[in-house]
Amino acid sequence: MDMSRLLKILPKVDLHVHLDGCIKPDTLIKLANDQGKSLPSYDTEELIPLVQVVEDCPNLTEYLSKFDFVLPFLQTGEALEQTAYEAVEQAHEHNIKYIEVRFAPLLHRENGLTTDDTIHHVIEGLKRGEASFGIKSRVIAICMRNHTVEENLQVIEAASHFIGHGLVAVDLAGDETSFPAALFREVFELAQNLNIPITIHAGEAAGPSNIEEAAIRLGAQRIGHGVRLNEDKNIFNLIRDQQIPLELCPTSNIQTKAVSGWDAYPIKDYYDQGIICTVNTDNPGVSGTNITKEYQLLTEKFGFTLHEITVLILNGVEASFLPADEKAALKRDFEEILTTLGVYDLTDFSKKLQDDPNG
Ligand SMILES: O=c1[nH]cnc2c1ncn2[C@@H]1O[C@H](CO)[C@@H](O)[C@H]1O
Ligand SMILES: [Zn+2]
Repeated sequence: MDMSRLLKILPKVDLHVHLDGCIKPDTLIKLANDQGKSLPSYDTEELIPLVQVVEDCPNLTEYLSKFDFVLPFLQTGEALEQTAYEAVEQAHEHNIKYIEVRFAPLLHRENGLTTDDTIHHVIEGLKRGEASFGIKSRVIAICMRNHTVEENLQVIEAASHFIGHGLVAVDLAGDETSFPAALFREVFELAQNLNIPITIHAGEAAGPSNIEEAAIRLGAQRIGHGVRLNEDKNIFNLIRDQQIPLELCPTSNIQTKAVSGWDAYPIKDYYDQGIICTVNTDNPGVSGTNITKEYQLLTEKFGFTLHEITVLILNGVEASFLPADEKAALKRDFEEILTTLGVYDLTDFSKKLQDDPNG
């Protein structure tokens, strides 16, 4: 079996995927028709450059501008349910068995939905997806950096109504260059007081001080991206010693210029030095990627072995925001499937591939 096929059938998780970054052109056409809205084109190919970043995207700000195009179509309960369902459907195509889909409730209120409504509808869509595809699907509510502390406090408050009922955590996303994490201490203090797990985008468009702020002051148990961790030795050691997982999203990180190029992409160094790395898609639609592609890139560009790929996958299971009993069950499922596939605990799978008469 060739590597790309094997990577596709391996059971996987995606811990960092934005709902509004998943919208396929076909879905956009359907949403526009349902809502009586017009689009500049109804041709799938012609819509791609409008929803997906171009090759030479200069920075995160430009990357984020793509979301402006799809958000007007995501302002109804039906649209949120449908796109949440499709996020699970797309995950199923790549054998993802557990997904945490994140979205920013306050970006979906233009037609009068309440913050609670938006979360409710996304959870409904995920539940339907879970029932159809057998993928455990949970939601993360995002606070946006360009919103005020008061607005973001509302998001945390609403999230607290759904914790344990489909919602597993809260996040902070958006323009990291203009809005450092420290502006939101009060927001994440509330989340901590309410016992809501926290992940925060940090060390993507700004340096490691945001990673330190997120992990130490804001109580983040995971870091979104954190790819610029290697710019500060002390913070690097801190994240390693505290075993705080990074949600790396390789293609997205290259596109937003968080890292200058594949030659400088630090995932193998991080892995070798004991940082807990997980691999995720960020925005399959905007980035034009999927989770199989992300793992494929790791094998091609950095020589990750199949054994190391399974370690990355199991890091994701371990880093999930599921309660302990559900996490243990998920881990057992993964170990069982990996064992059946003959790839669990292999130290030299490349040799097995060569020996395999069907290989
Ligand atoms: O990689 C990223 N870094 C920071 N913010 C992001 C990234 N991807 C998406 N969003 C932001 O999160 C919002 C809610 O999903 C999106 O609308 C986009 O503005
Ligand atoms: Zn993200």
